This record gives sequence, C-alpha cells and structure tokens, in this order.
Amino acid sequence: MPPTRATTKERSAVRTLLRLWPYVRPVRVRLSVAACVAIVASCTGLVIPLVLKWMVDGPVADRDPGGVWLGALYLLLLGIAEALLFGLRRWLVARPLSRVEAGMRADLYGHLQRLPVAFHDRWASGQLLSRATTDLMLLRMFLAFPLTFLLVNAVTILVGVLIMLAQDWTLGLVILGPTIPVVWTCVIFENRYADVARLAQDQVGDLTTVVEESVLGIRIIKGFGRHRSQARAFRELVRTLRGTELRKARMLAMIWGVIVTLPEVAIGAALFWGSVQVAEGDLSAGTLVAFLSTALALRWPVESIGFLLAMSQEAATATERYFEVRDALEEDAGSSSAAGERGPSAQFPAPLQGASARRPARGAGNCPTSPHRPAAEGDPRPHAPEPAGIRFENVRFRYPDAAPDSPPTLDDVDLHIRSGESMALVGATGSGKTTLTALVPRLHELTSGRITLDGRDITAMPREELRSLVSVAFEEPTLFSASVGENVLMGAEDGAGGPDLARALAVAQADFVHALPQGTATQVGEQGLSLSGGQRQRLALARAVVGRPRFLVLDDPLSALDVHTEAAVEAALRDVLADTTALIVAHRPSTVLLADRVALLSGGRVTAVGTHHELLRSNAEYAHLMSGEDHRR
Ligand SMILES: Nc1ncnc2c1ncn2[C@@H]1O[C@H](COP(=O)(O)OP(=O)(O)OP(=O)(O)O)[C@@H](O)[C@H]1O
Repeated sequence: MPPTRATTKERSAVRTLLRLWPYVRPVRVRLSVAACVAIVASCTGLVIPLVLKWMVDGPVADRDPGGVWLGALYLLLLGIAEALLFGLRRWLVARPLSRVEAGMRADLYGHLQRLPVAFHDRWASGQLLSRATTDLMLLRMFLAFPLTFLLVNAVTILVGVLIMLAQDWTLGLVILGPTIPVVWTCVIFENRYADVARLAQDQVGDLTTVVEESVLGIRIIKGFGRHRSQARAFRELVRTLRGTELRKARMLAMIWGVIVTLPEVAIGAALFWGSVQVAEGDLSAGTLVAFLSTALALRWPVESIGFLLAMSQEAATATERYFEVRDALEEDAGSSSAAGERGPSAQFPAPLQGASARRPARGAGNCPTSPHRPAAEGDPRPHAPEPAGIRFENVRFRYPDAAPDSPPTLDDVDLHIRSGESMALVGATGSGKTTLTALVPRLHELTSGRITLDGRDITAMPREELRSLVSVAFEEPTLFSASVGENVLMGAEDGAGGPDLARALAVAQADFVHALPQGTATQVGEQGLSLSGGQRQRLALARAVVGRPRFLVLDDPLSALDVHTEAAVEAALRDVLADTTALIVAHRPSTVLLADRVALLSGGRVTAVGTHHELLRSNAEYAHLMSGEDHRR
C-alpha cells in the first residue's frame, strides 16, 4: 500500500499536470502544430453557417439553382477540409505521445529497480503495477485529447460567440446567458471529482494487488479450499470500486445535464426571439439560420467540456500517483555521506522514520580506522590495519516501519569472519539471521555501527562494486521468466559462459537441468514454479557461486534438499568455500559442519562464537537448537 492516500483537496490540477513538462517538452512542437491544426479544423466548421446565410439570403431568396449548387459545393469542400485536418491532427500526435508514455514507463521501471528494499517492503505490488499501466494510459489519453481540446474548444467557443454577436448582439446575449451557471458548475465539479477520481484509481491498485496475490498464491488458495472466500473478498473490492465508479458517473451525469440543458434552453430562447424579429422584419431569415447553425455548431465544444475536465482530473491524479513513486528516493550509488543525507528513512513519511533518520553520515572519511584515510598530520597514534574478511562492528538495525519503541532487530552485533573463513550463523526462528545477512549487500541500511569487507566500509563502496563482491542466495529462491542458463548466469559478470555455468551447476548438484527438454535453454516459467522447491534452491545456489564471489552470503540454501542431495551439494560446496569468505545461515548440523566456525545469534545479538563442537559443549542454547528441539526463550 502507498504510505498515505493523498487528499486531493489542496492540490492544483494544473500545477500537478505541469510536472509532465519534462516528458512533453521533446514533443512540444508536434503537439503545438497538432493543436493549431485542430483549431483551424474546428473554425472551418464555423464557416459553414456563414455559407448557409449566404445561400439563404442569396441564391435561395433569388431562386437561383446555380448559386444553390455552388453553395452546396462550398459546404462539401469545407466538410472534407475539416475531416482531413482532424485526421492530420491525430496522425501528428499518435507517435510522439506513445513515445512519451513509453519513456515515462521505462523511467518508472528503472526507478523501481533502484529504490531500496525498504520501499518495496512497504508498497503493494498492485499499486505499483496500476501506476505503470492504467495511470500512464490515462496520461497518454490526456495529452492526446483534453490537453488539446480544452484549448481548441475554448478558441472555437470564443470565435463562435464573436460570430454570433456580430450577427445579432441581442441574440448573442441570450445565448451567453447560461455562461455563469455553467462555469460555476464546472468549478464545483472539478473539486469534487478530483477526490473521487483519486479514490477510484487507488482502488484499482488494491484490486490489482489482490489479483496478483491470488494468481501467485493459487496453489495455497486451492490447497486450502479458499477459492470461495477469496472470490467473496474480491467481489467485495469490486463492489467498492463499482460504487466509486458510479459516484463518478453520477457526477458526470450531473455536469453533463447542466452543460447540455442550459445552452439548449438558451438556443430555444434565441430561436423564439429570432423568429419574432424575422416576423417583424428586423432580422433576415439567413442571419437567423446562420446564428442558429453557429449555436448548434458550438454544442459539441461546450458539451464535451464536462468529460474533458473529468479526464483532466483523472490525469492529474495519475500524475500525482506516478510522481509519488518517482519522488521516493533511490538507493544512493555509493558513498556514505550520500547515505546519510538520503537514507531510506528520509523517503517515508514521519511515522516511518526510525533511528536511521538520525544516523550520522558515515564513510571512509568518517571512519577513524579506515585504511583509505591517511593518518591526520601530527596524530601520533599508529593506525591498526583493518582486518580482512567480513567484519560487523556494533551493528544495530531496526526496520524502518517497526514501532519506534520496539527493540531493534539487531543490537550491538560484533562479529569477524576472517578472510577465507566460513562462518555459520545459527539462531532461533526470528532471531534476526536473515536480517543480518541482508545487511552485507546493503539490501537494508544499518541503523548504526558499520560493516567492513576486507577493511572497507560497505557504505563507502559504490553499490555496484559491493554487489559484484558479494553473492547471495536466499532461503526462498526467486527465479525469473527466463531460461535456466540465464537465471544462473545472472550471478556472473557479463561475458561469463558455458564453462562457468557448468561448474556452478555441478557445485549445486543441479544435474536435473540436463534432463529438462532443452537443457539449460529450458524456460523456467514465471517464478520458476515449473520446478520443484529443491530444484529452484539449487539453481539459486548455482547463481550465487557462478561468479566466483569474494564474499558469499547463503541464507539456509539447502533447506529444501533431501539428505543425499544435501550431502552431495555440501561436498561440492566445500571447494567453493575454500576460496571465499562466507556467512551461511544454518538450521541443521549438516549445514553447520560446512563452516569453520559458528556464531550464535540470540535476541538480535551474537552471544557465542566457536566451533560446532565447542559450542555444543559449552552453550546450552546452541546445544538445544542443534538437538532438533525448538528453542524458546
Ligand atoms: N520487512 C520487515 N519489516 C519489519 N520487521 C521485519 C521485516 N522482516 C523481518 N522482520 C522482523 O525481524 C525479525 C527477524 O526476522 P528474520 O527474518 O531476520 O529472522 P530469522 O532469524 O532469519 O528467522 P527464520 O529462521 O525464521 O528465517 C522478526 O521478528 C521479523 O518479524
């Protein structure tokens, strides 16, 4: 869910829509030309009543058939010109506007990739999906129609009114009578419609989330026979959305009623008054025909204002929703000073800001023991060299959306994994193991403390470099709609090929790949759901090791394997672990035995470090956990 449902009360639709300017700027010339073409086309339509006046007062009154045919030809040519000009306008805007939409969509996607994990933890995927699809479509439609036609219609109405006043100013004043109530209705409508439009678009986002969750969780829904209750919940959301859409329709009907009825009444009054004048000989029949034809030609420009305003409001809401995501701050590319200024907590509204908001900027320059900082002149203290390997120093972490008074998930964690060493991380469920591993590749930002890799503070490294040094495999393996080979090679530098893939698959004991219909070229389907849990886990492990990472972080990577496969993977993994520094979350003694030492995480702190056998002997909690019994504090 988005952090808050923005109220549209105070926002100005125009100011919001102006944010589209950077995207519209490159196509402004085409849009302007298209608008000019539409104005000419629309005004061409207003010439038709003048030709009618000429025909009625001239050839028709004089009973001149040649003149009538000539008038008809003029009318035909004007009609064709109007149609061709409107066609030209469509042609002019179609291509550039689809480019604007595609550009905005690509920028949104790129931005989503760069936003921190904390952002994605907080936002429902359906809300993001609806912004990338429905909202952008609304924006393209706004740029194609309301943006141009509000201008075109305004010019057409102005020119038409001037023509009518020139024909007969008293009749013109009769037609202008409803202007004030119509404008007043439009202003009221604008304000009310904005709120309902926002509500409807947010509800579409909620609906998208439910559909997405139901599709992804279809096995659970079926397995637990929950399809009826899911369908009921979905119907409820659909009913709510339908209610909101009906409110929109009622508002549109109201404004449409006012905008159509009042001008029609005015035209009727003008017809009556004009007929009286013609009967009394004060007005020519041709002038009355021209006047009424002009008034009728203005019906569409006036009537369409209602839905053009509605579309503009929806576009303003879509722009607001689009920029809510675009305004969320991205992960900084590297240095900690930037992290200090733009830490993830800064992007969320106040209730979400935790201790990280107060975290001072850290970095190589701020770190007293950093090897990258030359010793201050005159500082007599010798600087101890930073230890190699992975080092956690006074690490404290609280999730940005955790209650402010809740204890931090990790507190005062001090741990050193020596270079080339493998450290198993053991702890009860919920003790913070996954959280600790996610801090190494900076999927979350520390609240305080620091982590160094071979002596370098991770916040001082460019993220790209950090993530090329650290490979991760999570307990819940995620695969993408791509081939097996592409999924695995995602973990390697560009240019890695067949031999790397074969080696990684061998380490992960993923021989099953060769039995797939197209071997490593087999598409794994959405989320890899066509594979078993253990198969997916092995591919995720292969992806983690394929790039021969300097640091390896594995979150219980063998949990879904049978004992024989697990033993085979462990045997192959030992060779990989010999060349890397690894942190491995483990629940079972067999996985723990892969590691040189074990750290016990308890209540968010590292409470013991030693070999498996040492801890078994000396630490009751560890012995408890390894005995297979659930340890509860
Ligand atoms: N995104 C999040 N926002 C807020 N709290 C979270 C988030 N993710 C995890 N937590 C909380 O942090 C604590 C530690 O979770 P974590 O997943 O690190 O535990 P774990 O030791 O890996 O557990 P397990 O062994 O079950 O995988 C839990 O209390 C959990 O509820």
